[in-house]
Amino acid sequence: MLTFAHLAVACALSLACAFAYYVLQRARHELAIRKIGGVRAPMLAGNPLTAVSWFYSTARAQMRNQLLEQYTSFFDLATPECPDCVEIHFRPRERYILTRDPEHIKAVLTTQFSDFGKGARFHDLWRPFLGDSIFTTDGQLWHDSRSLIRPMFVKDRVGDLATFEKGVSTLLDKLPPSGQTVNIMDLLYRMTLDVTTEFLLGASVDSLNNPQSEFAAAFNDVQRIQMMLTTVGPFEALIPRRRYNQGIQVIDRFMMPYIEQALALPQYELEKLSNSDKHFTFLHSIARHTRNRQVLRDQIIAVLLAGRDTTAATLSWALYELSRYPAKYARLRSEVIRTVGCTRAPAYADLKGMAYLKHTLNETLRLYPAVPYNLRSALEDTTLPALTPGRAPIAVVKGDIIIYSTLAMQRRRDLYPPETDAFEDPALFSPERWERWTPRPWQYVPFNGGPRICVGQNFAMTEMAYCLVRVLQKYERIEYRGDWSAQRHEAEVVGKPSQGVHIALYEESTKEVGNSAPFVI
Ligand code: HEM
Repeated sequence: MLTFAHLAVACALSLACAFAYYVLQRARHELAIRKIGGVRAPMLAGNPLTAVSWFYSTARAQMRNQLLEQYTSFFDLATPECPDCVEIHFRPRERYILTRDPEHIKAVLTTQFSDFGKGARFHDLWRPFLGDSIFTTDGQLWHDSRSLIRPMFVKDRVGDLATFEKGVSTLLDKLPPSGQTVNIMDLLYRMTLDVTTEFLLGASVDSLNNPQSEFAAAFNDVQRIQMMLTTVGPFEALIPRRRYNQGIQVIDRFMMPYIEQALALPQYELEKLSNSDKHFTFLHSIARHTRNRQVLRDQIIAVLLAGRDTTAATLSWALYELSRYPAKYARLRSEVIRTVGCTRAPAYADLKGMAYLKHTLNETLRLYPAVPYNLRSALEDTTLPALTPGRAPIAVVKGDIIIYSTLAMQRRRDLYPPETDAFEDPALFSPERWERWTPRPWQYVPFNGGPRICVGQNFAMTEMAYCLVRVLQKYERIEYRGDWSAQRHEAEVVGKPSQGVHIALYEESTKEVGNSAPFVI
């Protein structure tokens, strides 16, 4: 008969076995570190018990939109020898290395590119949403995706601005009369969804005209839950997935008819279309090279994810900052009017020729890089560079996760020159600083760098410039109508203003309404 004593012994034995397993695995990891010949980064937590409290406080900080403060506070516990990199050792073979150092980011993204990748865990976690696409794969699979996608991002394709004009003119139609408050972030998210689906599929979701779009709601849901699954790390199994799975089904139902249409075209039709600017889409471009429905679906969703929120969030931050500084808005507007007047649609060369416009976007991406936190998995035993001369490098064992934050790095005061009249406090929005300053290599990487640099960089800069020009042509002034002190940086996959961007835009010769005091985040 099974007695309490038997159960107690069984429990004790299981615990002892688990403990022995933990010790053994941990010893293997320590041995690997020693074999590599490097050192550990300063440790925030060295076992599951202490690590749990870090995961908990980080999840809480994320829910309160205080992730940057939390991430920055990690380095208060670093050491002078290794000031911008720390680590958390959770399960015996599960180690997270957190960094905000440009040399580390450079190593991970370029000089030691083949040592790091998205890794099997990221791939498995994101697979239901993004399949085996450019975003989730490494090695040959990634390389093939990149080759498939790149031709649609050459200058001649991006220089065709008709898709941007269609999206932006619908956005302008949706803006309320001069002087009335609008949450422009909401409209920008819908506009970039419409522009990106038009570019990818040749058919816009038309969410600006149809705010209740089932596809848009599903895409938002899936993205939100995906980010949650990623941030909770080892606890992802605890997150319910019903809405996530339903959302993916809605997305697939929307996409499949377009994919079938493209696949119904014979090869010679696709080749003929490829010579036309107007009707040739991203979907056609990849259908020329593969008839595999799953590949087409995965790549399209990946580019939609990459291209939609990033540009919408950056434009939202740009207008948020411009609403804080009326003189900068006026300066940008005078450049726009000087170049294209009040009504002419800008050409590609006009957009590239406006220096203050470029500085405005660069400055926005400096303070708010759209992908604020990112990660890579070590695919081999390797190292990260030492952060002080004469020190050993940081040993990285195959499977360790490197979390790097371009947001935290680009907010590091010590990476900037001292404040002068020409170079304002780096915490402030100042497009002017770009007139006489160029960031050092790897200290400004909103689009990442190396072989996996954002393939849509030129598309994004062109779309954002086009949108700003059209808005500034029409509106003489901008006024912030939100609560400055409530605004936070909300980090999902993409970092966006937590409160939206409530503003009023004024056409020429309308009267001003009162404003509240600016607040710097
Ligand atoms: C402000 C706008 C944008 C920013 C700041 C941005 C930033 C980034 C970053 C940081 C990555 C690297 C992600 C990683 O490797 O983990 C990336 C990759 C990528 N981006 Fe962008 N992006 C923007 C807009 C776009 C647009 C508009 C598109 C396409 C329409 C696009 C397509 C891609 C693709 C396909 C990748 C994957 C590249 C690869 O892994 O080889 N992005 N982007």
